[in-house]
Amino acid sequence: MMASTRSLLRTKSLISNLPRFSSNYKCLDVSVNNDNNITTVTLKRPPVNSLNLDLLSEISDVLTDLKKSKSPGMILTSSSDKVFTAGLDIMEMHKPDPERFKQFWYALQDVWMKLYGSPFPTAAAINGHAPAGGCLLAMCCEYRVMVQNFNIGLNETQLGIVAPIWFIKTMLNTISIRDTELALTTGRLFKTDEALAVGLIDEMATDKADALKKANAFFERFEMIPPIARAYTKDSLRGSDIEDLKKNREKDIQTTLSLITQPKVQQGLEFYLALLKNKKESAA
Ligand SMILES: CCCCC/C=C\C/C=C/C/C=C/C(=O)SCCNC(=O)CCNC(=O)[C@H](O)C(C)(C)COP(=O)(O)OP(=O)(O)OC[C@H]1O[C@@H](n2cnc3c(N)ncnc32)[C@H](O)[C@@H]1OP(=O)(O)O
Repeated sequence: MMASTRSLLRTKSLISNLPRFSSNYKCLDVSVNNDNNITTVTLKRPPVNSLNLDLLSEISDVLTDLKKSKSPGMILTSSSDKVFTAGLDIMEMHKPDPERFKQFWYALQDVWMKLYGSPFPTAAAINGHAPAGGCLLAMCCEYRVMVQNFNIGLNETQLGIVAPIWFIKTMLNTISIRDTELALTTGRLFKTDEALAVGLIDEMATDKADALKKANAFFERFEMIPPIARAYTKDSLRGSDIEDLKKNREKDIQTTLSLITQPKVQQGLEFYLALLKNKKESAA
């Protein structure tokens, strides 16, 4: 097939499948790049994009829209200039209302299953700190570009909590077993250059624009790859992790709720929240 015909066919199929996004998102900006039809989803929940039920529900909805519209790819980034996302909203875990906590955890599971298992390619332009749940979202993407001088990692043990098994499997899909064990048991946050050295990210960037440019370039690798072959291959690698959670979804919610409501765990969260607040007071 002539290159020009191929590009015309590609453009036609993209136009007919252009995603239609709800303009009602409160915590997200969603935009499609006219040059390559890649969608950029920008987390926008100040001050630190902490993942509460509302934000998770919106991310889940946008992922559904992207899948339905057969999007050629998605970049996840942040509107903040120093935080990608601060991870799960600690207020959803501190003295939780059980019914609300179940909805919250269900939404998190949904986002993980949809993002980790998306048929379309995904990249994270990590333009700020990405602790815990922030690191999880970044690791769910297939490619990570991170701006220098920020931190990323699963630091749950520092808060006296435990990263669920599906968080751990996501890290095991990204870095070695040895590095995962050391990182998780110590709750290590990696600086950007350390993350690159261990393979937790794929490229460093000087700033957000550079990160977006490099993330966009990632999708060029798939221009000549049939999407179905790509999607099946990804599913062969990640699908069994997702099936495991699907089978154990209710149990995972119940176990997490019973652990998170233990007095010792609640005390740990209170202590951590106080540290966050004190940090601000001692800086003032
Ligand atoms: C023993 C068995 C237990 C089993 C439990 C089982 C399962 C539970 C599993 C859960 C997995 C958990 C995953 C998570 O994601 S937990 C969240 C982890 N996140 C963090 O540790 C990050 C904390 N935040 C920071 O380090 C910093 O805020 C920052 C991201 C580096 C940004 O720093 P910056 O200086 O820019 O901002 P501030 O620190 O001043 O923060 C501004 C403001 O936001 C509040 N805040 C920060 N992070 C969170 C958060 N994650 N949730 C809610 N609120 C947050 C902070 O307190 C400030 O509030 P203020 O009112 O003072 O303005």
